[in-house]
Amino acid sequence: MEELAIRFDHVSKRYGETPVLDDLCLDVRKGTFLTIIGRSGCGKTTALKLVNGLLTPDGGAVYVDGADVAASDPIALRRRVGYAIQGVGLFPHMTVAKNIAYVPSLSRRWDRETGARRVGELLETVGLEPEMAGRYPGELSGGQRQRVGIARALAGEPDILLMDEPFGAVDGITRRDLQDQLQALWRRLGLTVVFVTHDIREALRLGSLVLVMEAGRIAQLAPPEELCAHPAGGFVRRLLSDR
Ligand SMILES: Nc1ncnc2c1ncn2[C@@H]1O[C@H](COP(=O)(O)OP(=O)(O)OP(=O)(O)O)[C@@H](O)[C@H]1O
Repeated sequence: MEELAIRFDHVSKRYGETPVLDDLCLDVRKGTFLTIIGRSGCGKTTALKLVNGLLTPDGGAVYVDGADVAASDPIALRRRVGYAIQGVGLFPHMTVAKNIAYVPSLSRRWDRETGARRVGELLETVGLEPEMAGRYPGELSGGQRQRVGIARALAGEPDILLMDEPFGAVDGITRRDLQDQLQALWRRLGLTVVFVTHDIREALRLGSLVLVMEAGRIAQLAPPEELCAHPAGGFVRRLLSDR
């Protein structure tokens, strides 16, 4: 069985003349919770978008479950790879239920009855009341919207969950709560999670593996304990001093 969920094989990416990722090589084994941290603009979001095919590399290739993303069917890929982002990007004119059912409905995987049941289950999974299903995103708090974003990302029953600062806009207690629930989900569902954050404490707390990026390259890739015990250079040491 393929043990790798994601492989970046000498990946380069530029926007116009500006290189963002430079010869990035990275293997993510199945079941890893990878947190990615680095300065604003260092290429974290770009790396995530290469995994679900929103972007294509200029050099090298990205593989998901051994298949080249560039050659994969985008809808099938989006089902296998859930994506949750800061600010969530929920569709404002759709109810919570419709938002959650969006990806499965693209491939007509849920009939009406299955849809209602799965939406209910997913709301429960992320700690929301079933009544929320009929609300619109504008009628929810920031933390509730983030939970809906996670439910939506889980709806396609993905093996891989990409999360781009999903807990950026909530208070500390809610954030802690969301972190605990996400970690429980990760363990229960055996997901591979790739989680971008600006918060070193969050990166260390959640990650089974932490990737520190600096200007489109890997500054260090290590489990949190090892990162703390043996920071690979001045940049990682400075990051850790923010704890
Ligand atoms: N569509 C685009 N066109 C041109 N430049 C872009 C585009 N998207 C991103 N960039 C630039 O590429 C660089 C990397 O962007 P990216 O979003 O990957 O960074 P990031 O590490 O996720 O940043 P942040 O932490 O601020 O979200 C930045 O300098 C950004 O301005």
